[in-house]
Amino acid sequence: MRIGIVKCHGSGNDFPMIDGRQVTMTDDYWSGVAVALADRAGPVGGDGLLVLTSGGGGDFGMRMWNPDGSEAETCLNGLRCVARWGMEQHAFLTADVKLKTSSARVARVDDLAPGVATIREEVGPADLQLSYWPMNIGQDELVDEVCDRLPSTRAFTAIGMPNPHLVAFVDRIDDAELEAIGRFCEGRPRVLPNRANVSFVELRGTSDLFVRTFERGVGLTNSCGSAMAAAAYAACLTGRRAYDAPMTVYNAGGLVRATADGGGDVAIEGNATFEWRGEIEVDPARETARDLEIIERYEDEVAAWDAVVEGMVVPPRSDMPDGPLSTATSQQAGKSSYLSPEGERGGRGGRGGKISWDGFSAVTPGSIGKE
Ligand SMILES: N[C@@H](CCC[C@H](N)C(=O)O)C(=O)O
Repeated sequence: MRIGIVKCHGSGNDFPMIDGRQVTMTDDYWSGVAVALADRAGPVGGDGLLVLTSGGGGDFGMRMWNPDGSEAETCLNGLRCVARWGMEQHAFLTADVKLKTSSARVARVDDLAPGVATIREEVGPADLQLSYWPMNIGQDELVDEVCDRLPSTRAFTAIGMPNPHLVAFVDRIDDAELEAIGRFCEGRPRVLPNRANVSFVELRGTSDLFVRTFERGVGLTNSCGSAMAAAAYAACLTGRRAYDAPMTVYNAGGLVRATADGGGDVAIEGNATFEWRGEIEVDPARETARDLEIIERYEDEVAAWDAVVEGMVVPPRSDMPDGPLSTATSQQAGKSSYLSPEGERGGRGGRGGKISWDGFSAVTPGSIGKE
Protein backbone atom coordinates (compact mmCIF):
# COMPACT_ATOMS: atom_id res chain seq x y z
CA MET A 1 0.00 0.00 0.00
CA ARG A 2 1.11 3.57 -0.66
CA ILE A 3 1.17 5.75 2.46
CA GLY A 4 1.63 9.49 2.93
CA ILE A 5 4.12 10.37 5.67
CA VAL A 6 5.50 13.45 7.35
CA LYS A 7 9.02 13.06 8.73
CA CYS A 8 9.28 15.06 11.94
CA HIS A 9 11.24 15.38 15.16
CA GLY A 10 10.94 16.62 18.70
CA SER A 11 14.30 17.55 20.17
CA GLY A 12 16.08 15.31 17.67
CA ASN A 13 13.88 12.26 18.45
CA ASP A 14 12.77 11.62 14.86
CA PHE A 15 9.75 9.81 13.47
CA PRO A 16 7.76 9.06 10.35
CA MET A 17 4.20 10.25 11.10
CA ILE A 18 1.04 8.97 9.40
CA ASP A 19 -2.53 10.23 9.42
CA GLY A 20 -4.27 6.99 10.36
CA ARG A 21 -7.78 8.39 10.74
CA GLN A 22 -9.02 6.91 7.48
CA VAL A 23 -6.87 3.78 7.62
CA THR A 24 -8.34 0.46 8.69
CA MET A 25 -5.52 -1.84 9.64
CA THR A 26 -4.93 -4.44 12.35
CA ASP A 27 -2.46 -3.73 15.12
CA ASP A 28 -0.14 -6.39 13.67
CA TYR A 29 -0.08 -4.48 10.41
CA TRP A 30 0.63 -1.16 12.16
CA SER A 31 3.46 -2.91 13.92
CA GLY A 32 4.77 -4.08 10.53
CA VAL A 33 4.55 -0.53 9.16
CA ALA A 34 6.59 0.70 12.14
CA VAL A 35 9.32 -1.89 11.61
CA ALA A 36 9.48 -1.03 7.88
CA LEU A 37 9.49 2.76 8.23
CA ALA A 38 11.60 3.19 11.38
CA ASP A 39 14.35 0.90 10.12
CA ARG A 40 17.52 3.04 10.02
CA ALA A 41 18.80 0.93 7.15
CA GLY A 42 15.60 1.55 5.17
CA PRO A 43 14.44 4.53 3.09
CA VAL A 44 13.04 6.56 6.02
CA GLY A 45 14.34 5.55 9.47
CA GLY A 46 13.34 6.90 12.85
CA ASP A 47 12.96 6.25 16.55
CA GLY A 48 9.48 4.83 15.98
CA LEU A 49 6.22 5.42 14.13
CA LEU A 50 3.65 8.07 15.09
CA VAL A 51 0.02 7.71 14.03
CA LEU A 52 -2.58 10.47 14.26
CA THR A 53 -5.85 8.76 15.17
CA SER A 54 -9.43 9.84 15.72
CA GLY A 55 -10.56 11.14 19.08
CA GLY A 56 -11.80 8.23 21.16
CA GLY A 57 -12.92 10.77 23.75
CA GLY A 58 -10.32 13.40 22.85
CA ASP A 59 -10.16 15.90 19.98
CA PHE A 60 -7.88 13.41 18.26
CA GLY A 61 -5.50 10.68 19.32
CA MET A 62 -1.99 9.35 18.96
CA ARG A 63 -0.55 5.86 18.82
CA MET A 64 3.15 5.13 18.77
CA TRP A 65 5.13 2.06 17.80
CA ASN A 66 8.80 1.49 18.51
CA PRO A 67 11.15 0.39 15.70
CA ASP A 68 10.97 -3.20 17.04
CA GLY A 69 7.20 -3.20 16.41
CA SER A 70 6.11 -2.91 20.06
CA GLU A 71 3.51 -0.30 20.91
CA ALA A 72 4.39 2.27 23.59
CA GLU A 73 1.91 3.83 26.00
CA THR A 74 3.11 7.29 25.03
CA CYS A 75 5.82 9.28 23.31
CA LEU A 76 6.11 12.88 24.43
CA ASN A 77 8.53 14.16 21.78
CA GLY A 78 6.26 12.52 19.22
CA LEU A 79 3.13 13.89 20.88
CA ARG A 80 4.27 17.44 20.15
CA CYS A 81 4.52 16.57 16.45
CA VAL A 82 1.16 14.78 16.32
CA ALA A 83 -0.44 17.56 18.37
CA ARG A 84 0.85 20.21 15.99
CA TRP A 85 -0.43 18.28 12.96
CA GLY A 86 -3.81 17.54 14.49
CA MET A 87 -4.32 21.09 15.76
CA GLU A 88 -3.28 22.60 12.41
CA GLN A 89 -5.79 20.42 10.59
CA HIS A 90 -8.63 21.46 12.91
CA ALA A 91 -7.41 25.05 13.40
CA PHE A 92 -7.29 24.38 17.17
CA LEU A 93 -4.97 26.25 19.52
CA THR A 94 -5.46 23.67 22.27
CA ALA A 95 -6.63 20.07 22.23
CA ASP A 96 -7.15 16.96 24.33
CA VAL A 97 -5.24 14.07 22.84
CA LYS A 98 -6.14 10.46 23.58
CA LEU A 99 -3.09 8.26 24.10
CA LYS A 100 -2.98 4.47 24.46
CA THR A 101 -3.68 4.39 28.21
CA SER A 102 -3.91 8.07 29.16
CA SER A 103 -4.57 11.48 27.70
CA ALA A 104 -2.73 14.77 27.38
CA ARG A 105 -3.67 18.40 27.07
CA VAL A 106 -1.70 20.21 24.37
CA ALA A 107 -1.46 23.78 23.12
CA ARG A 108 0.32 25.70 20.42
CA VAL A 109 2.44 28.33 22.18
CA ASP A 110 4.82 31.07 21.05
CA ASP A 111 7.74 29.79 18.99
CA LEU A 112 10.65 29.13 21.33
CA ALA A 113 12.93 30.63 18.65
CA PRO A 114 12.11 32.20 15.28
CA GLY A 115 10.62 29.60 12.96
CA VAL A 116 10.52 26.80 15.58
CA ALA A 117 6.93 25.54 15.96
CA THR A 118 6.46 24.99 19.68
CA ILE A 119 3.93 22.89 21.57
CA ARG A 120 3.12 22.66 25.25
CA GLU A 121 2.01 19.25 26.53
CA GLU A 122 0.60 18.53 29.96
CA VAL A 123 0.75 14.93 31.13
CA GLY A 124 0.43 12.90 34.28
CA PRO A 125 0.13 12.12 36.99
CA ALA A 126 3.35 10.15 37.01
CA ASP A 127 2.86 6.76 38.66
CA LEU A 128 5.25 5.32 41.25
CA GLN A 129 3.40 2.02 41.76
CA LEU A 130 5.56 -0.82 40.50
CA SER A 131 2.58 -3.16 40.29
CA TYR A 132 1.37 -1.01 37.43
CA TRP A 133 4.31 -1.66 35.05
CA PRO A 134 4.87 -4.25 36.48
CA MET A 135 8.40 -4.28 37.89
CA ASN A 136 8.62 -7.46 39.94
CA ILE A 137 11.15 -6.73 42.68
CA GLY A 138 9.06 -7.45 45.78
CA GLN A 139 8.38 -3.85 46.73
CA ASP A 140 5.73 -1.24 45.90
CA GLU A 141 7.95 1.63 44.79
CA LEU A 142 11.57 2.26 43.87
CA VAL A 143 12.63 5.82 44.72
CA ASP A 144 16.32 6.70 44.63
CA GLU A 145 17.31 3.20 45.70
CA VAL A 146 19.77 0.61 44.56
CA CYS A 147 17.88 -2.39 43.18
CA ASP A 148 19.65 -5.73 43.43
CA ARG A 149 17.68 -7.04 40.45
CA LEU A 150 19.45 -4.53 38.17
CA PRO A 151 23.10 -4.92 37.11
CA SER A 152 24.10 -1.61 38.67
CA THR A 153 25.04 -0.12 42.02
CA ARG A 154 23.35 3.14 41.08
CA ALA A 155 20.21 4.38 42.81
CA PHE A 156 17.20 4.29 40.48
CA THR A 157 13.74 5.81 40.59
CA ALA A 158 10.98 3.93 38.74
CA ILE A 159 8.27 6.09 37.18
CA GLY A 160 5.29 5.34 34.91
CA MET A 161 4.79 8.28 32.55
CA PRO A 162 2.73 6.09 31.93
CA ASN A 163 5.36 4.21 29.90
CA PRO A 164 7.97 2.63 32.18
CA HIS A 165 11.08 4.64 33.08
CA LEU A 166 14.07 3.92 35.29
CA VAL A 167 15.99 7.09 36.13
CA ALA A 168 19.39 7.39 37.83
CA PHE A 169 21.15 10.64 38.70
CA VAL A 170 24.84 10.41 37.83
CA ASP A 171 27.87 12.70 38.02
CA ARG A 172 28.77 11.87 34.42
CA ILE A 173 26.83 10.05 31.77
CA ASP A 174 28.59 6.96 30.50
CA ASP A 175 26.90 5.72 27.33
CA ALA A 176 28.40 2.22 27.54
CA GLU A 177 27.17 1.75 31.11
CA LEU A 178 23.72 3.09 30.22
CA GLU A 179 23.47 0.86 27.19
CA ALA A 180 24.45 -2.23 29.21
CA ILE A 181 21.66 -1.57 31.73
CA GLY A 182 19.18 -0.74 28.97
CA ARG A 183 19.95 -3.96 27.11
CA PHE A 184 19.65 -5.95 30.34
CA CYS A 185 16.13 -4.52 30.83
CA GLU A 186 15.19 -5.57 27.28
CA GLY A 187 15.66 -9.23 28.16
CA ARG A 188 14.50 -9.84 31.74
CA PRO A 189 10.83 -10.84 31.42
CA ARG A 190 10.48 -12.12 34.99
CA VAL A 191 11.50 -8.79 36.53
CA LEU A 192 10.40 -6.49 33.72
CA PRO A 193 7.81 -8.24 31.52
CA ASN A 194 7.16 -4.93 29.73
CA ARG A 195 10.83 -3.91 29.76
CA ALA A 196 11.82 -0.29 30.58
CA ASN A 197 13.28 2.93 29.24
CA VAL A 198 16.47 3.68 31.17
CA SER A 199 17.95 7.17 31.67
CA PHE A 200 21.05 8.68 33.20
CA VAL A 201 20.58 12.27 34.32
CA GLU A 202 23.19 14.92 35.11
CA LEU A 203 22.32 17.99 37.19
CA ARG A 204 23.29 21.05 35.19
CA GLY A 205 23.67 24.60 36.48
CA THR A 206 21.43 25.45 39.40
CA SER A 207 18.11 24.34 37.98
CA ASP A 208 18.62 22.29 34.82
CA LEU A 209 19.17 18.70 33.73
CA PHE A 210 20.90 16.77 30.95
CA VAL A 211 19.20 13.46 30.12
CA ARG A 212 20.48 10.51 28.11
CA THR A 213 18.12 7.60 27.47
CA PHE A 214 18.29 4.00 26.32
CA GLU A 215 14.80 3.62 24.92
CA ARG A 216 12.83 0.40 25.15
CA GLY A 217 12.57 -1.10 21.69
CA VAL A 218 15.07 1.37 20.23
CA GLY A 219 18.42 1.79 22.02
CA LEU A 220 20.27 5.05 22.70
CA THR A 221 18.38 7.97 21.18
CA ASN A 222 19.08 11.68 20.78
CA SER A 223 16.29 12.37 23.26
CA CYS A 224 13.18 10.87 24.80
CA GLY A 225 10.35 13.16 25.86
CA SER A 226 8.74 10.86 28.39
CA ALA A 227 12.20 10.26 29.90
CA MET A 228 12.67 14.02 30.22
CA ALA A 229 9.28 14.22 31.94
CA ALA A 230 10.18 11.31 34.24
CA ALA A 231 13.60 12.87 34.98
CA ALA A 232 12.05 16.26 35.80
CA TYR A 233 9.59 14.64 38.19
CA ALA A 234 12.26 12.36 39.72
CA ALA A 235 14.55 15.36 40.26
CA CYS A 236 11.81 17.10 42.27
CA LEU A 237 10.63 13.94 44.06
CA THR A 238 14.16 13.28 45.32
CA GLY A 239 14.81 16.89 46.32
CA ARG A 240 17.36 17.66 43.64
CA ARG A 241 15.17 20.24 41.97
CA ALA A 242 12.12 22.24 43.11
CA TYR A 243 8.51 21.43 42.30
CA ASP A 244 6.75 24.07 40.20
CA ALA A 245 10.05 25.63 39.09
CA PRO A 246 10.68 25.54 35.33
CA MET A 247 13.86 23.76 34.33
CA THR A 248 15.58 23.34 31.00
CA VAL A 249 16.16 19.71 30.14
CA TYR A 250 19.03 19.28 27.68
CA ASN A 251 19.75 16.22 25.60
CA ALA A 252 21.87 15.17 22.65
CA GLY A 253 19.20 16.45 20.24
CA GLY A 254 18.44 19.81 21.86
CA LEU A 255 16.33 20.86 24.80
CA VAL A 256 12.85 21.28 26.25
CA ARG A 257 11.46 23.31 29.10
CA ALA A 258 9.80 21.23 31.86
CA THR A 259 8.00 21.77 35.17
CA ALA A 260 6.78 19.09 37.56
CA ASP A 261 4.34 19.56 40.39
CA GLY A 262 3.94 17.65 43.66
CA GLY A 263 1.01 15.67 42.29
CA GLY A 264 3.18 14.19 39.53
CA ASP A 265 1.79 16.32 36.71
CA VAL A 266 4.43 17.45 34.25
CA ALA A 267 4.32 20.20 31.63
CA ILE A 268 6.78 20.26 28.76
CA GLU A 269 7.33 22.81 26.03
CA GLY A 270 9.48 22.05 23.04
CA ASN A 271 9.76 21.94 19.30
CA ALA A 272 7.64 20.02 16.81
CA THR A 273 9.70 20.24 13.64
CA PHE A 274 8.53 18.88 10.29
CA GLU A 275 11.39 17.87 7.99
CA TRP A 276 9.59 16.73 4.85
CA ARG A 277 6.44 15.10 3.55
CA GLY A 278 6.24 12.32 1.02
CA GLU A 279 4.77 9.01 -0.01
CA ILE A 280 6.10 5.49 0.26
CA GLU A 281 5.12 1.94 -0.65
CA VAL A 282 4.87 -0.21 2.49
CA ASP A 283 4.33 -3.95 2.83
CA PRO A 284 3.32 -4.43 6.49
CA ALA A 285 3.31 -8.23 6.27
CA ARG A 286 6.88 -8.33 4.98
CA GLU A 287 7.88 -5.30 7.09
CA THR A 288 9.46 -3.61 4.08
CA ALA A 289 9.25 -0.15 2.51
CA ARG A 290 10.36 1.13 -0.91
CA ASP A 291 9.88 3.81 -3.57
CA LEU A 292 10.00 6.84 -1.28
CA GLU A 293 8.98 10.05 -3.01
CA ILE A 294 9.68 13.25 -1.08
CA ILE A 295 7.08 15.79 -2.18
CA GLU A 296 8.11 18.80 -0.09
CA ARG A 297 11.03 19.62 2.17
CA TYR A 298 10.61 22.00 5.09
CA GLU A 299 14.14 23.34 4.98
CA ASP A 300 13.40 26.55 6.88
CA GLU A 301 12.03 24.61 9.86
CA VAL A 302 14.97 22.26 9.89
CA ALA A 303 17.41 25.18 9.74
CA ALA A 304 15.57 27.06 12.48
CA TRP A 305 15.94 24.12 14.87
CA ASP A 306 19.55 23.49 13.87
CA ALA A 307 20.29 27.13 14.75
CA VAL A 308 18.81 26.59 18.22
CA VAL A 309 21.00 23.55 18.79
CA GLU A 310 24.09 25.28 17.45
CA GLY A 311 23.53 28.31 19.63
CA MET A 312 22.65 26.29 22.71
CA VAL A 313 24.81 26.76 25.78
CA VAL A 314 24.53 23.81 28.15
CA PRO A 315 25.24 24.86 31.75
CA PRO A 316 28.16 23.07 33.40
CA ARG A 317 27.61 20.05 35.59
CA SER A 318 26.60 21.11 39.04
CA ASP A 319 29.56 19.28 40.59
CA MET A 320 32.03 20.59 38.03
CA PRO A 321 31.53 24.29 37.31
CA ASP A 322 34.29 24.60 34.73
CA GLY A 323 33.78 21.29 33.01
CA PRO A 324 33.22 20.54 29.34
CA LEU A 325 29.75 21.01 27.93
CA SER A 326 28.84 17.36 27.62
CA THR A 327 30.24 13.88 27.34
CA ALA A 328 27.23 12.59 25.46
CA THR A 329 28.03 11.13 22.08
CA SER A 330 25.59 10.03 19.43
CA GLN A 331 25.57 6.31 18.78
CA GLN A 332 23.20 6.55 15.89
CA ALA A 333 24.08 6.76 12.27
CA GLY A 334 22.69 9.82 10.57
CA LYS A 335 22.27 11.76 13.80
CA SER A 336 25.69 13.33 14.05
CA SER A 337 24.45 16.72 12.85
CA TYR A 338 23.59 17.54 16.46
CA LEU A 339 27.08 16.75 17.71
CA SER A 340 30.54 17.53 16.46
CA PRO A 341 32.79 14.50 15.83
CA GLU A 342 34.44 15.19 19.20
CA GLY A 343 31.10 14.93 20.95
CA GLU A 344 31.15 18.52 22.19
CA ARG A 345 27.88 20.19 21.50
CA GLY A 346 26.34 23.60 21.22
CA GLY A 347 27.50 26.68 23.01
CA ARG A 348 30.01 27.86 20.48
CA GLY A 349 28.12 30.99 19.70
CA GLY A 350 27.14 29.61 16.29
CA ARG A 351 24.53 31.14 14.08
CA GLY A 352 22.24 32.14 16.89
CA GLY A 353 18.83 30.57 17.23
CA LYS A 354 18.25 32.67 20.32
CA ILE A 355 15.67 31.10 22.58
CA SER A 356 12.76 33.13 23.86
CA TRP A 357 12.67 31.98 27.47
CA ASP A 358 9.87 34.41 28.21
CA GLY A 359 7.40 32.12 26.51
CA PHE A 360 8.91 29.05 28.11
CA SER A 361 8.91 30.49 31.62
CA ALA A 362 5.12 30.30 31.72
CA VAL A 363 5.16 26.51 31.60
CA THR A 364 3.41 25.00 34.63
CA PRO A 365 1.26 21.90 34.79
CA GLY A 366 -2.41 22.69 34.43
CA SER A 367 -1.91 26.08 32.85
CA ILE A 368 -3.52 25.26 29.49
CA GLY A 369 -6.99 26.67 29.40
CA LYS A 370 -6.46 28.78 32.46
CA GLU A 371 -4.51 31.60 30.88
N1 LIG B 1 10.87 8.68 22.65
C1 LIG B 1 9.59 8.61 23.20
C2 LIG B 1 9.24 7.38 23.92
C3 LIG B 1 9.05 6.29 22.93
C4 LIG B 1 8.51 5.08 23.54
C5 LIG B 1 9.51 4.35 24.35
N2 LIG B 1 10.57 3.79 23.56
C6 LIG B 1 8.75 3.25 25.06
O1 LIG B 1 8.71 2.13 24.59
O2 LIG B 1 8.18 3.54 26.12
C7 LIG B 1 9.25 9.86 23.94
O3 LIG B 1 9.63 10.94 23.46
O4 LIG B 1 8.56 9.82 24.96
